[in-house]
Amino acid sequence: MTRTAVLGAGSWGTTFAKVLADAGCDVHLFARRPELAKAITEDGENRDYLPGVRLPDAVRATADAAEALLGVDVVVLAVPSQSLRHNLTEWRALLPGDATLLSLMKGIELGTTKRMSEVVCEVTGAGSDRVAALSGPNLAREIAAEQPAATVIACTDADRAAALQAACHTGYFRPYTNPDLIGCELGGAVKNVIALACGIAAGLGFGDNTRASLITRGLAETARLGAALGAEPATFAGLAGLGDLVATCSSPLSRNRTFGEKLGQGLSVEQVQRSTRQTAEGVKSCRSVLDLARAHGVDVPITEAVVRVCHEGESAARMVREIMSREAKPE
Ligand SMILES: NC(=O)c1ccc[n+]([C@@H]2O[C@H](COP(=O)([O-])OP(=O)(O)OC[C@H]3O[C@@H](n4cnc5c(N)ncnc54)[C@H](O)[C@@H]3O)[C@@H](O)[C@H]2O)c1
Ligand SMILES: O=P(O)(O)OC[C@H](O)CO
Repeated sequence: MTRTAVLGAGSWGTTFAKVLADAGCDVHLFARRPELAKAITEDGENRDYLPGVRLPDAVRATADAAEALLGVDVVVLAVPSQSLRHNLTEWRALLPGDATLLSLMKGIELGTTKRMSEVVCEVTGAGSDRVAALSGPNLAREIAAEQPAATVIACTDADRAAALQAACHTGYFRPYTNPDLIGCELGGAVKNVIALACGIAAGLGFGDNTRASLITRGLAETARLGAALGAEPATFAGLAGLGDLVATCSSPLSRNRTFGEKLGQGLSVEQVQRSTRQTAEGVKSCRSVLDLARAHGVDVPITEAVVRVCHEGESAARMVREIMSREAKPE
């Protein structure tokens, strides 16, 4: 039996703990707050992040990271991207020597422009073949309700990828493997930014043509950046590219899309942030994606527009006018 620790008991960490348990793994779920860990253990439910979802008995919650990590084969990281470095620094001494480190996060670190697997390697000293990322159209609420979905496990080590695939394969969750870690992580991070743009458009009252245009041109800018970073082009046509982009840009369950919708309706970033405790990664990652693109001389006009709205005080209406009045060019 695969022994796993999931570090981070938010919506996705808790949902993925359920997936692992349903696939037959032993699961320790680490929550920062002892009262939340206690409540999850006693109630078999995470009322703060996943109310109404019954967790399997094989999921045992703890607020003690050393207890969670003792003797595990797989360490799953499920905290907000911008806090990963800080969290990992606290945990690194507790990580078992050869455990596979699996990132569930979809973001790019501010300041360093590093992907999450790069941050994991840097902080833990693990070789890149020991680090994997899981990414795809995986809205936590739908997976927790056992609605069928597929995903991608990206790892340069094919044996580790296959072991992870077996560890989380259930009747409702179907993982594929892909050696392209760069493309999968980039797809997951940039789609949050494009989902913000789609939300803004929806909040302004625009319909499906606008959304489809943003999705398609958003995919084009993701693929351009991916090419500059050495990603495999086919990845962006797959689950971690187009698949996740379509799900996130279309679903009212997406925190990023919902965040953008409120901006489009006229709320400020601060007002929207006050109204939710959950992570909308694109709000911060839009800046690091833009920095990454600029460092590689890649044009990312939708990301630039989202940065202007989220961080430079531009109105949503003006953002649309600016995108539409860009110089005309071939597709
Ligand atoms: N929710 C989804 O549907 C979903 C699906 C796929 C991927 N993801 C990705 O998974 C990652 C985690 O997302 P989530 O949905 O579980 O987020 P969440 O906001 O629901 O939970 C975040 C968790 O991290 C913990 N945490 C640790 N350090 C923290 C800090 N310094 N600040 C804030 N919280 C801290 C929180 O206590 C909480 O348990 C994100 O990168 C997200 O993009 C989410
Ligand atoms: O709720 P979001 O916007 O963070 O999106 C969740 C997942 O990443 C969808 O695959």
